[in-house]
Amino acid sequence: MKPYVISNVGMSLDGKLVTVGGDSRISCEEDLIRVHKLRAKVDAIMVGIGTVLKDDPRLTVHKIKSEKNPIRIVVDSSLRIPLNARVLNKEAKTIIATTEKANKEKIKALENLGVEVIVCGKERVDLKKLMEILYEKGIRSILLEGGGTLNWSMFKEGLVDEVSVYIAPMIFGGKSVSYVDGEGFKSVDEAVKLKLKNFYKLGEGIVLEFDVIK
Ligand SMILES: NC(=O)C1=CN([C@@H]2O[C@H](COP(=O)(O)OP(=O)(O)OC[C@H]3O[C@@H](n4cnc5c(N)ncnc54)[C@H](O)[C@@H]3O)[C@@H](O)[C@H]2O)C=CC1
Ligand SMILES: Nc1nc(O)c(N)c(N[C@@H]2O[C@H](COP(=O)(O)O)[C@@H](O)[C@H]2O)n1
Repeated sequence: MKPYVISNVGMSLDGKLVTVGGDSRISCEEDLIRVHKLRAKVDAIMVGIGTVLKDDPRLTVHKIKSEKNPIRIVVDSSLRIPLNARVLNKEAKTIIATTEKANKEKIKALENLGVEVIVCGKERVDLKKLMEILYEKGIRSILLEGGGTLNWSMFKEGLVDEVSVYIAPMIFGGKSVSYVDGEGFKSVDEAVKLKLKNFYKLGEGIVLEFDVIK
């Protein structure tokens, strides 16, 4: 059994999560409120370490009033997370998923901060196994908030159930992080197939919602 996973991003019309200059301020205020309503509904929010190193996110519900903050999950193979990262603050529980190659002293230092560390995988975090462990811990729903590398692995492993994206009326061009990166599928037959279930205008952009066809 695994948690229900919703993938959410704000992207440019050309599918980028960030400009070549590293600017990821894509969502309008209305969209950020939509995202925080989603955050308030799920048991956990998950990101890759690339996103933590670049954005230093809080991953809490801070744009709307909410009784609770979801658990924060960071996927970090080599435990590169800085001990002063905002995602490790006391505003919510944090779980770091790492691998056997992680430094044992860093694991201890994180545990001393009250962070739960799950060792799961040899070189890269074993995401299928991680989902099973999280389910066993009572986590039934996860909002996957990127970035492109983690999104690819989650889609490729068949772990995403729903897609909810905001497309801003902007074109970034260039080679930067896109919604789904990784090695990519070679043929259309292999592609992850989606069923459109809803779309609506939000601010100057559009929200698209899909179920992943399994
Ligand atoms: N516009 C938006 O909605 C969002 C934008 N972003 C942007 O995306 C960028 C970060 O994206 P990425 O560099 O792609 O990093 P990422 O956030 O996807 O993290 C990737 C890292 O996760 C670790 N990892 C461990 N096990 C893994 C596995 N099985 N599969 C995949 N990764 C695994 C690896 O260290 C890997 O380098 C940042 O610039 C951030 O600003 C991130 C989230 C949302
Ligand atoms: N939905 C969305 N739209 C954008 O334009 C974004 N740049 C992001 N980024 C994601 O949100 C995280 C920031 O969270 P906090 O406000 O610090 O809680 C960031 O790390 C990305 O995962 N998302």
